[in-house]
Order: sequence, then C-alpha cells, then structure tokens
Amino acid sequence: MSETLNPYSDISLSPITKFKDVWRSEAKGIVLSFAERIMVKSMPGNVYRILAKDVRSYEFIIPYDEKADVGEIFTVEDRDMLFLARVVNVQHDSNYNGRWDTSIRGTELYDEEQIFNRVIAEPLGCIPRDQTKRRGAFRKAKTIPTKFSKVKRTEAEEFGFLKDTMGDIEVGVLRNGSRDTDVTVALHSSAMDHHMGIFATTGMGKSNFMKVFAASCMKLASENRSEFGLLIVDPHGEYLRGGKAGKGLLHLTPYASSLKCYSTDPRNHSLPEVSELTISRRDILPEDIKVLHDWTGAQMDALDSIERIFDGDSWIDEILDENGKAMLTERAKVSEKTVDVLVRKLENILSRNKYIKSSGNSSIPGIIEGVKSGKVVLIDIPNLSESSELFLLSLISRRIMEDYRNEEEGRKRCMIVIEEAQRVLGSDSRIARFEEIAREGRKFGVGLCAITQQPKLIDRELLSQFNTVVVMGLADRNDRVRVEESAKQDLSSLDVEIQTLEKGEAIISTLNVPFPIPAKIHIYEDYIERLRPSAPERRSFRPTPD
Ligand SMILES: Nc1ncnc2c1ncn2[C@@H]1O[C@H](COP(=O)(O)OP(=O)(O)OP(=O)(O)O)[C@@H](O)[C@H]1O
Repeated sequence: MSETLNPYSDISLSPITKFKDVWRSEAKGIVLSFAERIMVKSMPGNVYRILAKDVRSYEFIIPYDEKADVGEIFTVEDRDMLFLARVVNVQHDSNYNGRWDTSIRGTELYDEEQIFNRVIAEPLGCIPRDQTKRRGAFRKAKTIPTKFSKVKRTEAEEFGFLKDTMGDIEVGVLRNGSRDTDVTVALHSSAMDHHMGIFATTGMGKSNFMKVFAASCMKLASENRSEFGLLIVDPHGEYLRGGKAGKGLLHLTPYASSLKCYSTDPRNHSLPEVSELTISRRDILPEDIKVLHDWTGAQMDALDSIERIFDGDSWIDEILDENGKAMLTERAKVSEKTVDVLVRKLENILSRNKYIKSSGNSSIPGIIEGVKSGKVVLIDIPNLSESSELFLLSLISRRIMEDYRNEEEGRKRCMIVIEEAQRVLGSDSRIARFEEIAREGRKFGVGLCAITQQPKLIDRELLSQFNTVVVMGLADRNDRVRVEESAKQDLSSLDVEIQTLEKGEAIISTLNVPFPIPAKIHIYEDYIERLRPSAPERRSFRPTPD
C-alpha cells in the first residue's frame, strides 16, 4: 500500500500536492505551515524527503514528471551524517491507495497533484558530513536516516572518499545513473592474483575493456609501478593493430617498451616491436597436445605411456621415428593401429601449426621473462584454430606455473587472460591446468582473467574464486544469477541495473572498494589519446591513418 506523503493527517494538504500553489504562495510572502514547508522544500534544487522504509531499503518520492535512473546515487542528509543510496527501482505511484481514479480532471485523466514516482533505493553506506574526503570514513549504515531527512542527487565532491579507495589500474569513471562523473575508477593490482571475471553479452564492450586494462598496465610498467605481468593470447588479431575501426596496443606508442608482442602472422614480422612466435618441439609435453584433438581412450592411454617412456625433450622426434614406434608397442603394449593413428595425428598437428619448430629458438623463455618483469605480453595468433589457441594458452600457462612455483626475488606476479573462459572453466568442459590456476594460482602469484558471455556455464565453485567481477550487461537471467551468487559483494539488488546497462557501462565488484561501483569504461581510442604525452614520439610502428 502506498504511503501518503503528507504525514500530518490533521492538515488537509495533499502530497506532492499543491506544490506549485504553495511554492507560489511562499514566493508571494504568505506564511506557510510546517507541513507546507516540507512540501515546498522538496521543490527547489530537486531536494526530496526520505519516507520509508528500513535499514535495507529507502523510499522517497519525486514529482511524476521527474526522472531518476536505476543505478543513480542519492544522498540522504541527516544532521551530521550523509547516507548514500543507489536507486534500484522507480515505480509509478499515487495517493489513490492503489486504486487509480480515472475520472477526467479538466483535460487530464488524473489529478496531477496526486501522482508521483516512488523511488526505491538500496543503502550503500554512510559517512560523516565533514569527512567525505577521508579514507576509511565511509562505512555500512547500521541504522536508518531520520524520517523526512532531505534527499538529493549526490554531488561529485561527496564521492571524494571513493577516490582514496581506488587502485592503480585505471579503467573508467564513476557513473551516477546515466551521468558520468569525473571520479576515476581504477582496479587494485594487489587484487589481480585473486582472479578477475569480465562478463558481458556479445558486443557490450569486453574487448574494449581489456584493451583499456592492458593500456593502464603498460603505463604502470613504463613508470616502473607494475605489480604483475599480463599475458593475452589473441585469436582474433584485434589487440595488436586494432580491428576495422579501432586501435590496438601498438598504437600506444609512448609505452611500447612495456609491450612484448609475438605473432604467427607474417605480415607483422617486419615490425620491430613484434617477434615471430616459435614454439620448440622440446617445449611440448604429451599432456599439452591433449587439447588439440578429441582423442579416444586408447589414444589418451598411449599419450600417458609416451610421457613415461620417452624423454620429455625429444618424445616428438622419437615417436615419429620407426624405433620409437616399436618401443611404444613393445614397452607400453600400445597396439600398432593406435600408434599409427597417433603418429598421423601428430604429423597433422605439426603441419597445421607451423609455429612449432623442430630446431631453433623458442619464444617461451622470452614470454615468461616478459611476464615476470611486469610487462604486457601479447600473443597474436589470427587464423589459428580454436584448439591451437587452447593448446598455446595451456602450454604457456603450464610453463608459467612451473616457473612461479619456485620462489624468485623481484619477480612480478602474473595474470593470464582467457577469452571464452567457459571452454576451459566450464562445469562440463574443464581443463585441469586452468582449474588448478583458479584454485591455487594465487599461492604462487598467478591469477586468471576470465572473459565470457556465458558465466552460467562456468563451474560454480571456480567462479566463486573470482574476487573481482566486471559485469557489463547480461541479457540472460541465468547468467546474471550465476554471477550474483558468486560475487563477493551482494549484487542481487542490482539485477535491474545490470539488465539496463548500455555498451561500455559496467558494475565492478572488487576487493578494497566499499560497494559495487557503477562505471563507464573509457573508450580505448580516447583513453590512449589522453595517455599520449603532448610531444609526439618517433616510433617505428606507423599507425595507419584513420
Ligand atoms: N566503453 C565504451 N563506451 C562506448 N562504447 C563502447 C565502449 N566499449 C565498447 N563500445 C562499443 O561497443 C562496440 C563493441 O565493443 P567490443 O568489441 O569491445 O565488445 P565485445 O563485448 O568484445 O564484443 P564481442 O563479444 O563481439 O567480441 C564497440 O565497437 C564500441 O562501439
């Protein structure tokens, strides 16, 4: 049942009521009653009054023709305390106690003085009025603001306390409803080995987010402030030079020294910033190639036997040789037919993945060195199959984990980006390597950044290991529920807001910030312009003209 705005039953002043008349009256110098003043004070500067309801939900009303956006943050002023609350819903409401009077009033269907919008807002916390800039002053609200406290749209300076809680990896600005503020939103490097999930329906801005994130990491590395290296394996070839309209990481020329690129695309090999990707046969273990095919049970057993019988450095050469084949049949009792199929498949893999070389240098030591020194390492593999992508990602991740298991002074932590993460962290499609990193990577300083359009397919328990969640618009209810269930901060009340997010808008739940932050992610192309020093630098990579 809707609550009448006029709390004084003995005064027959109808709610939003007579606003305009009363406002005019005061302007004319007519003395108003206390209740009338409450109404009047709700008008200028869009100040409202809190009406209800409890510690978990506030309600106030605004004129029927005024807007409040889901996600917008309002401040409730209660003497020396400010309570912040975020709009979770807006409803049509009236003083007709739920029964709409539809008789014609003049030319209208309703009496406009009796109708209003009821705003439902979720408390975020409270802060002493004189400490809005002080670190740690903001805390959860354990009580409700006094009834009829003033409510108004939160001003930029009241977000001052948030500036202190932000981290070092800039990704966007704080969004207040649909309005962007000038408060920078930045993630904490220290939270990155606690894993990060980027969840969004297709086209909502995941790749743009990753490029902005990588650009900030490159900036930190160039300033010697990077705390972790970032590994990106890009099967779409969009991060290096950019896509059709967008720009790539190579365009961030001032920080190019913090980017290490490897590519399988010969067109990129002439660029001095890019090395040709080569993987040596010696780098590969039988377990690595398991992701490259749908092997039968017998073939899987044979691969396990190879691991036991042959030397890890030379097993590919040995198995391609007649003596090696014979050894496998004799010592591991693998049937000749299975050995033949296995060898044929292996030859097939080698001919399709030309970056696997029988001799020469491997890129892997350089990749690991790049990550350990806190750089962004980009592995550009356009036109390779999905299985080749997973093979490379899995192989490099294994080598990183092997390295990171040993203590090493001065080494930076590492974050591995996985696109379409449901393929490797799914309830039905897990790859042991990534499951292992999700569960225990943080012990060794290795974190995952899982990007997916379908978080509902990610294993529930693995998802709960993700301490930073960036949600960018999820149309599917099951996807939202899965993310809301596993996020460390309560996102359930933000369901409507998540459904209404536009491209590039996000809700970020992460460690060290007091509530899930509504953000507008920078557009990469604009952001790198901002990062560019005014004096142009001479670099060998010449971006193609726009
Ligand atoms: N922060 C942003 N602000 C404004 N527009 C954005 C933003 N991020 C992305 N967009 C718009 O959305 C489009 C799609 O972005 P992007 O390619 O990053 O989405 P995606 O989620 O990675 O898509 P896909 O799932 O198809 O790979 C961009 O071309 C751009 O027009």
